[in-house]
Amino acid sequence: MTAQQRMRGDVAVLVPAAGQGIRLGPGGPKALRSLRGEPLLVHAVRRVAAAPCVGCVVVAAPADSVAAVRDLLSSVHEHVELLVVAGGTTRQESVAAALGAVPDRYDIVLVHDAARALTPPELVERVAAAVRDGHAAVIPALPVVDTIKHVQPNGEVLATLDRSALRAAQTPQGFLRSVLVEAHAAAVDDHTDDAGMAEKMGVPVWTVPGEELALKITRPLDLAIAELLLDR
Ligand SMILES: Nc1ccn([C@@H]2O[C@H](COP(=O)(O)OP(=O)(O)OP(=O)(O)O)[C@@H](O)[C@H]2O)c(=O)n1
Ligand SMILES: C[C@](O)(CO)[C@H](O)COP(=O)(O)O
Repeated sequence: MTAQQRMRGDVAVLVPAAGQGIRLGPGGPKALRSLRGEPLLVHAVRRVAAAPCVGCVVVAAPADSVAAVRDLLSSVHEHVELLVVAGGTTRQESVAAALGAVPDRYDIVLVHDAARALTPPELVERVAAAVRDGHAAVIPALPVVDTIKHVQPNGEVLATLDRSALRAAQTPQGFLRSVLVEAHAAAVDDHTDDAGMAEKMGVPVWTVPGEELALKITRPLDLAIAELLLDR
C-alpha cells in the first residue's frame, strides 16, 4: 500500500448549507438553488467527495429539508459516508451541529461552505495535507486584487491598508478536530470564520494558496459567473 493510499479517507468535511441566501435574493435556501440544473450543494459535495482524503461528509441542511437533502445527495457520495443534520440560525451554529455528528475516528476535520460550489478537490487535498504536516489550523487564502480602504461609518476613508499583507480567506478550512471542538466551545457568535475562532484561542493559523474557482456564491452576479465557470 502506498503512502497516498494509506491517507485515503482520514478526513471528515463539514458542509454548512443551512443559510437563507438573503444576498442572492428570493428563491429559497441558497444551497438548494440551481446551478445549471443541479443544486449548489450537489455541486459542492460532489467535488468534496472526489478528494481521495475524504472519508465522511456531514451536511448541515435547512431544518425543514433534512430528509430532502439526504435524498438529493444519495447518488453523489458513492465513496464517502454521508450524514445530514439540521443546521442552525447562524453559520456557526450549523458548523457546531455538523461537528457534533462527526464519527469518533476522524482526527482531521475540514469546514467548507456549500456556497463555494465550484471548489476543486485539489484544494481539499491541499488543506488536509497541511493539517497532516503539523498545522493545527489551515486556511486557503488569495491575495486581494483591489486597493482596500478602512472607512468610517460616515463614509470617510480612515486609512489605505497595505495590500501586500492582506489575503481573502476561503474554505475549506482545516483543523485538528480537538482544536475545532475547543474553538466552537469557546466561541461567541461574532460572525468570524472557523479559523478566526481558533486564532482567538491563540492557535497559529497557516495559509495555503487558495483557488479562484473556490469563489463564494453570494450575490446574483456570482451565480452568473459560476454558471460560466462550470465547464472549467
Ligand atoms: N444559518 C446558517 C447560515 C449560513 N450557513 C452556510 O454557511 C455558508 C456561508 O454562508 P453565506 O454564503 O454567507 O450564506 P448565507 O448565510 O445563506 O447568505 P446570506 O448572508 O446572503 O443570507 C453557506 O454555505 C450557508 O449555507 C449555514 O449553514 N447556516
Ligand atoms: C467562512 C468564509 O467563507 C470565509 O471567507 C466566510 O467567512 C463565510 O461568509 P459569511 O458571509 O460570513 O457567512
